[in-house]
Amino acid sequence: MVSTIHSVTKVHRIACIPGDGIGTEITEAAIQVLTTLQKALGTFELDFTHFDWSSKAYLERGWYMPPDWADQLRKHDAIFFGAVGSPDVPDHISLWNLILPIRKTMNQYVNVRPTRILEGTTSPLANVKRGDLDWVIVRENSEGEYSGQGGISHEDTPNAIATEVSIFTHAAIFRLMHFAFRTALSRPRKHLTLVTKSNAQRHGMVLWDKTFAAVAASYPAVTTDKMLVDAMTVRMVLQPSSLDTIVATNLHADILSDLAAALAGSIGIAPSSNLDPERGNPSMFEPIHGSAPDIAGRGVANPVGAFWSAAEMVRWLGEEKAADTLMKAVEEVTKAGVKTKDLGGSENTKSVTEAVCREIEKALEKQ
Ligand SMILES: NC(=O)c1ccc[n+]([C@@H]2O[C@H](COP(=O)([O-])OP(=O)(O)OC[C@H]3O[C@@H](n4cnc5c(N)ncnc54)[C@H](O)[C@@H]3O)[C@@H](O)[C@H]2O)c1
Ligand SMILES: O=C(O)[C@@H](O)[C@@H](O)C(=O)O
Ligand SMILES: [K+]
Ligand SMILES: [Mn+2]
Repeated sequence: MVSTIHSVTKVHRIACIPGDGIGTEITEAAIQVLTTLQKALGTFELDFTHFDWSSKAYLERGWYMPPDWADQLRKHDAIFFGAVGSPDVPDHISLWNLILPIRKTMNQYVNVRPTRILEGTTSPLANVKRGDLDWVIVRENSEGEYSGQGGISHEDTPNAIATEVSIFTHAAIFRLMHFAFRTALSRPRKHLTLVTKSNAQRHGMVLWDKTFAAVAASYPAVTTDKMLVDAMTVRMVLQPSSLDTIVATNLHADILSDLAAALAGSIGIAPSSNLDPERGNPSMFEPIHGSAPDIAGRGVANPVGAFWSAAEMVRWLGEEKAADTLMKAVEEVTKAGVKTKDLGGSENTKSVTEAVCREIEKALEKQ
C-alpha cells in the first residue's frame, strides 16, 4: 500500500480593521506585503477577514461594531488595525467605540512600542546616529488615565463639573512590570527605566514606584533607574543612548512614544503591539499614529509603521523568519532612499510598498 504524506501548512487567521483616514491606506499596503511574504516563503498561510468598523460606517448606520464583535474577533489568531478617528465624529466617541473596547475586552494589557533609527534615515537630533536611539516603550494598556471612570454634571453651563478618574491597581501594575522586566532581560542592554510622576501624583504613581521596586528584586540581571515624566522628555532628547527599555502609564507612554518616533525620524515608522501575553485572546497590531486627516486620501502616508507592526504580528504568531525577512526588506528600501516625505523622501505609499515587496521576493529568491 502506498502511503500519502500530507504536508500541513499552518494557517493564521487575521482580522483586519483598516478604520479611518490613512488607516485604510496603510492597512492595504500591509496586506500587500504580508501576502507577498506568505507567497514567497510558502511555509504558512494568512487568511484575512475584513471588518468594516469605521467612522464612515458609524455615520451611515449608527454603530462601529456589532453586539457580537468580541466573539467575531476571537475567531482570529491576531488583529491588524489601521487607525480610528474622523473630523466628522468627536474623537472620544470614535476611540471609545472601537480601539479602546478592543484593547480592554481582549485583555491586551500591554502595548509594546519599539523605536529605532532605520537604515538610510536620520534623527532630527544633531549628532545622533543609528544605534544611539534604540528603545522599547512598554505601555500600560488597560487602566490608569484611560480607566473611563468619571462624568460630567451641569453640562454646557458655566457650572459644569467633570471628573476623569485615573485608576491604578496593584494587579495591573504588577503584571505589567513583570512583562517590562522580561522585555528588558531579552535585550542586550538589560536596562529598564521607570517613568512616573510620583512627586505630584502621590497615590497611584507612588504605587507604581513601589511595585516596580518590589518586582525588580526578582530580576537581578536587569539594571534600573527611574525618571519623572517631565525630566524624561529632556533625557530622551539630550541623552538618547542612555535609555533602552522604558515602562510607563497608559497616558505617559502614549505621549512619550510619539516623541520617541519623531526623534527616530518620523511618527510614520513606529509600530505597536497590543498584547494579551497569556494568549487567551487575539493580540492587535497597529502603527502608533492616527488617521492623519491632514494627509488622508492622497496616497502619501508612510506605510513603514504598518509594515513594522505586521512584522511584529507574524513574530507573535511564531513566524520568526517572516518577521526578520520583512524588517530586512523595509530597511533595504529605506537604505536605498525609497522614502515618503515625512522621512525626507519623495516617494508615496504605493511605491514604497512595491519596493518592499520586490525586496522580499529578491531576498527569498536567493535562498
Ligand atoms: N490608535 C489610533 O488609531 C489612533 C492613534 C492616534 C490618534 N488617533 C486619532 O487620529 C486622528 C488624528 O489624530 P492626530 O492628528 O492627533 O495624530 P496622527 O498620528 O493621526 O497625525 C499626527 C501628524 O503626523 C502625521 N502622520 C501620522 N501618520 C503618518 C504617516 N504614516 N505618514 C506620514 N505622516 C503621518 C499626520 O499627517 C499629522 O501631521 C484623531 O481622530 C485621533 O483621535 C487614533
Ligand atoms: O490615545 C490612545 O490610546 C490612542 O488613540 C492613540 O493615541 C494611540 O497611540 O494608540
Ligand atoms: K493606529
Ligand atoms: Mn498615541
